[in-house]
Amino acid sequence: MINITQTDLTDWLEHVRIYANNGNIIDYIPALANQQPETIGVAYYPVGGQVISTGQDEYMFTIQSVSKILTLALALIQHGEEAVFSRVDKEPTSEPFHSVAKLEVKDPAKPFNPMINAGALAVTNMIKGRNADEMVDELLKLIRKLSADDSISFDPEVAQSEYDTAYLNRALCYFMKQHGIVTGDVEELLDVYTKQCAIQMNVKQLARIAAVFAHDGLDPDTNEILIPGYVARICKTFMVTCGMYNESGTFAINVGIPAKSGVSGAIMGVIKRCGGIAVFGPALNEKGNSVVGIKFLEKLAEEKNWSIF
Ligand SMILES: NC(=O)CC[C@H](N)C(=O)O
Repeated sequence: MINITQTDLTDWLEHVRIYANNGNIIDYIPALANQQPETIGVAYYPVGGQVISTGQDEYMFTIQSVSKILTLALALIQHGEEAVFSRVDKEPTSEPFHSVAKLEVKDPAKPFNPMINAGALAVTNMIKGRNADEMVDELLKLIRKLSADDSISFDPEVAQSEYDTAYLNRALCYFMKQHGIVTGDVEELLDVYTKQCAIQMNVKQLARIAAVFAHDGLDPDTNEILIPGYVARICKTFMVTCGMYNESGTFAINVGIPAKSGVSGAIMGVIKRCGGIAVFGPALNEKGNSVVGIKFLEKLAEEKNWSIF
């Protein structure tokens, strides 16, 4: 077990603040281009304890690819393992998250894993609902349960901005539709996907979601089952193998915490049986991961001598 204190969080965030401007703010989603690199914050939600946080801990960011873990959990809950993995595989790729290249490599168009965009789109396509609004509602229902916060929603401006410019994700969908991996209306799928990526929260809310995974799917306060244990386990395994895109191997060696990042600059990390951690810092390295986020988690792992390995 590790014990993380308020002083730890404050010291470590100050230690990594010098990296806040090392990296680039994403601009392929126009509405995110004006995120400020100095907006950094962190929160830790211990299982059975009180959340602690420091920095810009009220700042609402969009979770972007962190949502891929949550749609995966929902699809597994709704359809089970066999159905989900008939549409998406379980293997890491060495390609960037938006790559098209691997779709032509094996089973026609079956994405390698649910953490790259192609795989995430295939998973989102499975969410139950008669239309996009119902599908988004299903996801929000789950996220509100995990965060214990009914106010969680998406930022319509960021969603629209991504929807208007999602040429690559459109291409991935049409490619997969040709091969029967994606079904139905592609525009509707992009509508759901861009809204899921635009779901907004602060680090404290994200840390609470991570704490559910740390507690094997149970509510960290009440022990109620929020996600079946086997679903939580699958999600955490993907965090280790693919959660930091094509930097997952390096991150596993340097940090050793199952984690999922998003191009807004968010990272959620799962410290088994102990708690959930969320870091935000919008400047990204060339793989699309938050520089401050990685530096912070490296510091945590080093200071607490922590690795799941
Ligand atoms: N890596 C990410 O966070 C990517 C999410 C983003 N919405 C996209 O599809 O491009």
